Amino acid sequence: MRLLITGSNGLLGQKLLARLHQEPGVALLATSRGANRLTQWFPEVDYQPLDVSDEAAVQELLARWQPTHLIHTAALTQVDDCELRPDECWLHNVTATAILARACAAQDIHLTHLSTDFVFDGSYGPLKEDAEPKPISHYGRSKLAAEEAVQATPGLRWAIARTVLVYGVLLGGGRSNIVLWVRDSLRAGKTIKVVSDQWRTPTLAEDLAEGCWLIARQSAQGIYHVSGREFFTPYDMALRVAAHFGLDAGLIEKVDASTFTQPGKRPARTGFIIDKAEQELGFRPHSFEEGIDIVAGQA
Ligand SMILES: NC(=O)C1=CN([C@@H]2O[C@H](COP(=O)(O)OP(=O)(O)OC[C@H]3O[C@@H](n4cnc5c(N)ncnc54)[C@H](OP(=O)(O)O)[C@@H]3O)[C@@H](O)[C@H]2O)C=CC1
Ligand SMILES: Cc1cn([C@H]2C[C@H](O)[C@@H](COP(=O)(O)OP(=O)(O)O[C@H]3O[C@@H](C)C(=O)[C@@H](O)[C@H]3O)O2)c(=O)[nH]c1=O
Repeated sequence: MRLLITGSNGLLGQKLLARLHQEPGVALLATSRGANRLTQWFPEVDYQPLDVSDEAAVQELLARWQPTHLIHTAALTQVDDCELRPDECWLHNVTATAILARACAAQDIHLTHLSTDFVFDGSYGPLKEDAEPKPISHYGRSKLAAEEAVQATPGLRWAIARTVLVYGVLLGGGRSNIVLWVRDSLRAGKTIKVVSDQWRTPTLAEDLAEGCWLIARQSAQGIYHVSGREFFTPYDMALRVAAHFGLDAGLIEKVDASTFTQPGKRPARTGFIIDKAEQELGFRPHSFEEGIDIVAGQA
């Protein structure tokens, strides 16, 4: 198996490298835009800079390296930035995915494409794979258009892994996650406002990487919901983090999402039913409690 990963500097990309860099029988090529930010942790992993919105570069690298499988994690994932810079968002999330899909079809490379709960409008959840998408943000619309581009590519063997509110430790710093944000704020005695009118099935980044690997290894095809199993509000999550570390939950202020004025609208109720991934792929995510422990052990 020759597996190429896009967006390897990102959270999921890193976890895929961690999971697969010593997997027997797998030749791995990590790619992301710009320099490799992970050399110090994975010095033996081959790396090529690749901006996936550059069609000529994508075609050249795929023809040269000849992957059998590709996991496409690269995307613009800052929901508010996507709202404020819609053209840039479309280029990196939609145009780039269409470029990859065409290139994979031309070489019969199995493509696993990453997508999101934000393709849904948040009117009900948890959701199955066949629920009707209806995005309410530009990020969500771009991710849905990318899904459609994948599905419409003739001759492509594809899987779409949709996921939800991913938490995990990002090597080399960068964006935090709900577990460390709550832990570190409470430790510092800071009050935090946490929403109690959004519902999610939070996903440990390591579990998502495992789910993607299960898809690629089996060359599975179709849409899979790959997330945690437990359905919580961020407020519930924050209380659990406080209890786990013995911190003062009195610092957690329960608020409605309407208190935040964010450019990108967030769906209220999402979360996934993951029966299909469990039954067809053998996916077994950790509980949120176990996930807190894993994250805390890394930072
Ligand atoms: N994180 C989450 O909560 C969720 C994520 N997802 C989806 O999962 C996938 C992975 O997300 P995650 O790892 O968290 O995201 P990150 O933002 O951590 O990583 C994405 C990576 O993609 C890179 N990238 C962006 N544009 C390009 C490009 N044109 N060419 C090459 N690389 C590019 C970014 O580079 P740089 O670092 O230089 O900006 C970044 O390193 C995404 O498709 C996302 O939409 C879905 C639901 C929830
Ligand atoms: C910053 C902040 C967040 N929250 C809550 C709201 C939200 O549900 C959760 C995470 O907030 P963020 O703004 O970090 O995340 P957000 O941009 O909403 O996260 C999304 O990212 C993209 C990439 C996805 O595809 C989605 O699955 C999704 O989880 O924490 C608070 O309650 N208080 C706060 O001060």
